[in-house]
Amino acid sequence: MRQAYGVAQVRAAEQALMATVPDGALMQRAAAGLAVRAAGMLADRGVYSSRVLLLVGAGNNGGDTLFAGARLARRGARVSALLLAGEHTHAAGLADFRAAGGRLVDAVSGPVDLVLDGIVGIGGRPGLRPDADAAVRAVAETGAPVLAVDVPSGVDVDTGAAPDESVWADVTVTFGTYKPCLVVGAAAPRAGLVELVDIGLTPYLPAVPALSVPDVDDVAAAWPVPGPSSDKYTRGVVGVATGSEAYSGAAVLSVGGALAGPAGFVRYAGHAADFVRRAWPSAVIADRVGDAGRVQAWVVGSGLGTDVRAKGELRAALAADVPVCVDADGLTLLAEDPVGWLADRTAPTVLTPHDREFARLAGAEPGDDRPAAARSLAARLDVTVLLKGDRTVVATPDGRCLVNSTGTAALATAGSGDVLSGLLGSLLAAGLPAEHAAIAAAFAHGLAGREAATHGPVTAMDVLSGLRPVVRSLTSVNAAAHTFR
Ligand SMILES: NC(=O)C1=CN([C@@H]2O[C@H](COP(=O)(O)OP(=O)(O)OC[C@H]3O[C@@H](n4cnc5c(N)ncnc54)[C@H](OP(=O)(O)O)[C@@H]3O)[C@@H](O)[C@H]2O)[C@@H](O)CC1
Ligand SMILES: [K+]
Repeated sequence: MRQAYGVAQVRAAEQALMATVPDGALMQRAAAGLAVRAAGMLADRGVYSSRVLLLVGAGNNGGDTLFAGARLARRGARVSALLLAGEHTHAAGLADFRAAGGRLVDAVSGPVDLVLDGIVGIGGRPGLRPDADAAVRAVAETGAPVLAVDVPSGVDVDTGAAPDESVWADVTVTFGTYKPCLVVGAAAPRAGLVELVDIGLTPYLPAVPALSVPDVDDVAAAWPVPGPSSDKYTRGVVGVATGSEAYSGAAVLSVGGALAGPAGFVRYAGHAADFVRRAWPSAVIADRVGDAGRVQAWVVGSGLGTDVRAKGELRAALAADVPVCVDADGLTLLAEDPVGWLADRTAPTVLTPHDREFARLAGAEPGDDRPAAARSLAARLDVTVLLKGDRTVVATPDGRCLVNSTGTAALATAGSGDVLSGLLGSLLAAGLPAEHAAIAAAFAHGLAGREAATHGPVTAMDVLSGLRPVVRSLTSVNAAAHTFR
């Protein structure tokens, strides 16, 4: 599990840590780790005589960069620095850089083997000043790889928003802990490959991070697997109320998603019964939610329509005292009066909106701070929100927030969300807590999308086909030592 902490949390932890170590020690730890990673990026051609350019801003981020540049210069690299803050440059860092033979330059010029972006770190405001922006653009023209120091300069560290004036990095070397901008929002892809340098901060960080990013071991450890005493009922029964005469595909896809999950039994209720029966003979069919029999979780909404019958089905699913995942048309119906619709719920509810569905529910699109938007809706409606995106965010009513790291543009295809909600319902029926079911479903769905994309353009049926091998590999990972936190 990777955990990301916001600027205020990092600052507080740094203060506490700094009180225990000599002045400048943390910056030396940061610079040492940074220089090692930079040297690694130069490994193919060798550090000796490589051409390294530092972009150096006014604060300690620039200080880290100058000290690391000095270390590279002492290993024989030809290091030059473009100082963007003149006399406000970190004095000790600059002195060390010069003593190591570093050169100052007043413009970016190639050829360059590696660029270190030390313009701003966690003290930066979003965006770049014109001179810094011009330097970053000139660097892009050289084609040299960019290593961002702590964070890509110009991004909004706490929200992951990324103005056009911010750095695209190939690698980000971050200190002490991950920051939200490295794992969520438009900033995350700008960070490239993220490497964490330990500077001793962990014991001083608070228990609850801003964001958690489960990895494959976390998801594998949480994924329910049947044991010797399991039967189709004890594995969980999931009810799927999706599709309609007009949208039969949604039913086929969501039932397929449910069957790929850990539940042992899938009940389908709705008007796409013939299609579901043909595609999935093992699903047990009913006409309506009320006739379907007992389930441990419901999935309701995709392709259901928004007519009177659909409303009745949504009402019946929400009236069941079991976890319910509401998607697509179900969200449109809910948006008429979300608080009213959900007023009598006591079991967990999971909503899985994309941005436009989110806007209907919340009154506005999520905006740049997606974790905050998801948290706010989750708290207001007392539900778990899975906000779809390149980095899907799962927020709980008590303010915790998980981010999925496996998303891929290949999933932006019609019907892919139906597969996701079916799978999510299956995980709920198997007994996973709502947020774990949501993040595990997003994780596996993302991997399935990636798997499907290796064969060419992706349809939702391909995502569904990709799920089986993904679940097989997840359930064969020996992850006993890892659990969700
Ligand atoms: N604390 C520690 O223990 C450790 C900290 N470490 C390192 O310190 C970093 C934080 O350093 P920091 O606090 O000095 O802030 P930093 O990010 O360098 O930038 C602030 C300066 O930039 C300027 N500026 C602001 N926005 C701007 C913009 N958009 N475009 C251009 N300039 C802009 C702003 O100037 P102002 O506008 O306020 O005059 C201000 O002077 C952290 O990320 C990590 O790398 C590590 O060494 C480990 C130990
Ligand atoms: K930076």
